[in-house]
Amino acid sequence: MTRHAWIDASAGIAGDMLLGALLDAGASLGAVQSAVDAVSGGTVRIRTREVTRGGLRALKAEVEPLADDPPHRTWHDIRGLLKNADKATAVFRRLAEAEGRVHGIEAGDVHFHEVGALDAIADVVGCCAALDDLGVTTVSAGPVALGSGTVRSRHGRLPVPAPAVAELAKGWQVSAGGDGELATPTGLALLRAFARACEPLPSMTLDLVGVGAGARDLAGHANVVRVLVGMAEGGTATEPEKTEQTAVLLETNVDDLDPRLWPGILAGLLHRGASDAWLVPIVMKKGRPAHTLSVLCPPALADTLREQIFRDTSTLGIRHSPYGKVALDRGFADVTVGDTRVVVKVAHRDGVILQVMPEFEDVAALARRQDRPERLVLQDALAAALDAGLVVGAELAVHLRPS
Ligand SMILES: O=C([S-])c1cc(C(=O)S)c[n+]([C@@H]2O[C@H](COP(=O)(O)O)[C@@H](O)[C@H]2O)c1
Ligand code: NI
Repeated sequence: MTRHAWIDASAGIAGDMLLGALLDAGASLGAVQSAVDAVSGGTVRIRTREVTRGGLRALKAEVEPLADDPPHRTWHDIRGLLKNADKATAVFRRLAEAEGRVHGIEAGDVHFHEVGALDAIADVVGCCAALDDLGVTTVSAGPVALGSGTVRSRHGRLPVPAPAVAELAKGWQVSAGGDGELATPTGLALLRAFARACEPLPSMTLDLVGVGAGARDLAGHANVVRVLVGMAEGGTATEPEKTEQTAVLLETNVDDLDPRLWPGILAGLLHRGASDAWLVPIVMKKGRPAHTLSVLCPPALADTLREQIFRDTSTLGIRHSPYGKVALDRGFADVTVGDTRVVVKVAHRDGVILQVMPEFEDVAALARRQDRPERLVLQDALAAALDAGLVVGAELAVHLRPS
């Protein structure tokens, strides 16, 4: 049984529309604001107001800047701001990759204009936090209306669907659905990063409905995104939150690749959102030493990662199988070692801490700076976590940033 959210983007989708719908469905504005503050340093305030769109009541989410903000950011800048916000990073990675393909540059060099502004970061981080707050573990969505005509942007006048939208929509069922820009790059990136499949409303016990407003009140249709949340596969919304997820395992046997390429291939797959990627040495037909490459990923990423494996290895075919996956809830806290901040990942279930692990990159960086062995810095970081109340078996009393 999973707590499922189904997104109705039949009138289009934008970041603020989805955020409005999730808040309207009952996500806590406080939880959303805290998550956004953690990334933006308190430079924006999220407000909501009720409006009507095509005669329907809807919630409009608005992001109010509280400080001057440089309008342009690269994907590298944004990744730095997002730090450990995994879901939000996955959304921006999609945006960067789509922009990179559209403009013929590396994703890391993509210079965001509108989408790099703090309000887009707030929309993305806010939507991730809202889904967490609603206890949603799986998401799917229906076909998306993209619009038609042209739209003004910093690139000048763009055809609709905008190039980045068209790129992000690959593999999804779409239609024009009306005049003007109905789906934005940020909206599409959110939908594609969250949703496991394009499907009609799945069978579920419906619990919450949220309606998020777009900026304009359009003639002909209500400019809204709807989110329907419930327990999928016949469950009821009063059951305790579960953490069962669906995952896809991609596998292939390779016997003819220069072995020096494997570390980069594994790193690239993880960078693009694989939950895990590993190699197992095998002996293949004709006694050939070879490797099985295994990649575990959310269903929504399977196509992209499969393409990457075809691109980066010499394989001729890739197996895939659906897997159930039960993951512990997790979040991040900061501890101080000496005068340095170290991020600690905390896994928990039913309010009890089950795992506490300092992020090894932080530990290794500190060890280099202090010229001390990593194992001793790791001990210090674990001791600092203990001091901060992050104790395995103890009740979770510390506020964690969402993963
Ligand atoms: O910011 C960039 S680079 C950008 C690229 C494109 C391309 O399709 S390429 C389009 N746009 C337009 O910006 C606005 C805002 O988009 P959000 O996702 O931030 O809501 C929208 O009209 C896009 O079509 C921006
Ligand atoms: Ni662009």
